[in-house]
Amino acid sequence: MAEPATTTKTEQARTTTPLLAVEKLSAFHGEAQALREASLDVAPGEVVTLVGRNGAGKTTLLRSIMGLHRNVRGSVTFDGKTLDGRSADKRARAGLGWVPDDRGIYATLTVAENLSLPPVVDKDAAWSLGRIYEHFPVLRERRDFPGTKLSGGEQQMLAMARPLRAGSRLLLLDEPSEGLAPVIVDKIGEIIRDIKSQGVAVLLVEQNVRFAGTVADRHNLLAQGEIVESLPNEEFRSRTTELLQHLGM
Ligand SMILES: Nc1ncnc2c1ncn2[C@@H]1O[C@H](COP(=O)(O)OP(=O)(O)OP(=O)(O)O)[C@@H](O)[C@H]1O
Repeated sequence: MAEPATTTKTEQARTTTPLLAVEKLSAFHGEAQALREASLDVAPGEVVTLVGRNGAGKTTLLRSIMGLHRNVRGSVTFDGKTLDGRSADKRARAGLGWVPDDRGIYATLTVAENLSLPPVVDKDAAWSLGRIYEHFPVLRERRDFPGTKLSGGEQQMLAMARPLRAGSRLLLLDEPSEGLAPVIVDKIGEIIRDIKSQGVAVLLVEQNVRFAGTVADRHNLLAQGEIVESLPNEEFRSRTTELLQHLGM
């Protein structure tokens, strides 16, 4: 009998039931169609990207998954349950964690208050403050600082830590590297890899392709509202120049 083929980690992740499954999602801004039948999935503990140039539809796709953009067709399933027609609040309660590109930090509240404000959505999955501080030591140091006194990188870390504190099992990250110095981007990369090691999944919108290749398991390339290619990280890294030319980036 033939030996069973060995499977890579990515293949193993793909054969597990997806945590998030998006099927044929189309989205509209008024009459204009910003997203065309986009399908993708994310397995538990997997980091998956949406890569594409400005206006490709990345943020619209992320917002549609979170239920913040409602003019959509198609389906979104999380942990085997449909999210279609559900509000963003209900989707957060199901386990989706929203990390917007403006980071959404409450400026006058301290780091500790920002962390404690969102309601816990899942008692078993919620990280304690102690666990947050263990994985984000800079937030422990800054715990009594107001949001206004944080650097861009610290704000980004706080924005990522907040849904973990609430118990999200998948983070939707919109361009976490934007506007940050390269050394801080590397730090954000370390945190994403650390979050993954804790079993939390990530769907990441990125224009920084070098960064995307250091953190993700798989990539979805978006052009004019369509996912034109979906590929594992190894292939993405070996074909980066060609793919970027193809996307006009
Ligand atoms: N509120 C809006 N009203 C009308 N059109 C919009 C709106 N938001 C986005 N669009 C259009 O939808 C398309 C997709 O935009 P989207 O912001 O999703 O792209 P993106 O890939 O995230 O780009 P960027 O990185 O520049 O945000 C673009 O053509 C954009 O002009």
